[in-house]
Amino acid sequence: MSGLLVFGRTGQVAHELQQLAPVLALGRDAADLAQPGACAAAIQANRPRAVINAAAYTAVDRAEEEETMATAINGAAPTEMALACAALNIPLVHISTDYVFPGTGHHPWAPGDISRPANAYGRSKWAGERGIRASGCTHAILRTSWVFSAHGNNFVKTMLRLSETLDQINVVDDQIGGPTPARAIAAACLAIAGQLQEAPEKTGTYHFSGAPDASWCAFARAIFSLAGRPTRVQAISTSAYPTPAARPLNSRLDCSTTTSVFGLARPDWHAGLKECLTELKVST
Ligand SMILES: NC(=O)C1=CN([C@@H]2O[C@H](COP(=O)(O)OP(=O)(O)OC[C@H]3O[C@@H](n4cnc5c(N)ncnc54)[C@H](OP(=O)(O)O)[C@@H]3O)[C@@H](O)[C@H]2O)C=CC1
Ligand SMILES: Cc1cn([C@H]2C[C@H](O)[C@@H](COP(=O)(O)OP(=O)(O)O[C@H]3O[C@@H](C)C(=O)[C@@H](O)[C@H]3O)O2)c(=O)[nH]c1=O
Ligand SMILES: [Mg+2]
Repeated sequence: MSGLLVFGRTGQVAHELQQLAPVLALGRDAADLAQPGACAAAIQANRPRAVINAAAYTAVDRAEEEETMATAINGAAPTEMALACAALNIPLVHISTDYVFPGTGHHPWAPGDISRPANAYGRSKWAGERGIRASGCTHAILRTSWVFSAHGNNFVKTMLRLSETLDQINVVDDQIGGPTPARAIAAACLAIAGQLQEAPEKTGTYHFSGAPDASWCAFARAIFSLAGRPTRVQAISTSAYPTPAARPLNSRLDCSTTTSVFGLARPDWHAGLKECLTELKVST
C-alpha cells in the first residue's frame, strides 16, 4: 500500500478520518495497542506513506486504576509506532491532549511549555509524546482538547442523555478549554500528514483546539440552547464535582504555530456543535 494507515477505527477521530479520506483504519482486532509488537508489525506489513494514530486509552477516571494499561496503550504503543516509522522514513501524526498540562494559571499553554500532568491519563499521554520525540522519526504531535462528534462517547452526548431525565444539571464552570469537533481534528491530521511528507522539517509539537475558549458549563448551555431543550444548567465549582482523576482548570491552548506552520486555524466549535446536533437529529 502507499496510502495512509490509521490506528483506531471506531473512535471519534478515527471515524471522521474514514469519512474524509480513503485511509486504511485498523481496529483493535487488527492491531491491539496493548500488545507489544502489534503496531510495528502492522506498519511493516502495510508500508504506508504516513501513519496517523487516532487510537488511545481515553477513560480518564478509569485510568487512575489502570495506569499500567493506559501507559501501554498511550505510551509504549505510540513509541513503537514512531520507531517503525523512523525505520521506514515515513511521518507519524499523533494526537495528544491538554491533560499533559497541570492546569495552573490563566494563560494559554504554548507547545514548548513544561508538561506536568495532574492525572494518570495525562501521564500516559505524556509518555507517548516523549517516546515519539526520542525516536527521531518525522512527526507531528497534535495536542487537542474536549473532543466531540455525533459518533462515539463525549460530553455533548452525555449532556443530551442526562437531559432526557433531568430538569437541571450541575456543571463545572471553572475548567476552561476549547471544545473541538472530531471532524476538524481529522481534517487537520490529514493536512499535516501531507505537509510532513513534503517538509519533514515541520516536525514538532503543535496545539489545535476549538475556539472560543469556554467552560464546560458554558458549553453545556450552548448544547441545550442549540438543541432547543429547556434543561437548566447550574454552574458549580470543580470542588463540588469530585472525580477519581483531577482535571486541569486551565486547558487553554495557544494554537498560533499550527496556523503559522500548517495554515490551520482554530475551528469554531459553535459551528461544529450545530453540525453535530444536526447529525444527531436533535437541532431545532
Ligand atoms: N476524547 C477527547 O476529549 C480527547 C481526545 N484526545 C486524544 O485524541 C485521540 C482520539 O480520541 P477519540 O477519537 O476521542 O478517542 P475515542 O475514545 O473516541 O476512541 C478511542 C479509540 O482507540 C481505540 N483503542 C482503545 N484501546 C485500544 C487498543 N488496546 N488497541 C487498539 N485500539 C484501541 C478504540 O477502539 P475500541 O472501540 O475497540 O475500544 C477507539 O477506536 C486520542 O489520542 C485521545 O487521547 C485528546 C484530547 C481530548
Ligand atoms: C457529566 C458531568 C460532567 N461534569 C464535568 C466533569 C469534567 O470536569 C467535565 C467534562 O466531563 P468529561 O467526563 O466529559 O471529561 P473528560 O472525560 O475528562 O474529558 C477529557 O477527555 C480526555 C480524553 C481529554 O483528552 C480531555 O481533553 C477531555 O476532553 O464536566 C460536570 O460538571 N457535570 C456533569 O454532569
Ligand atoms: Mg470522558
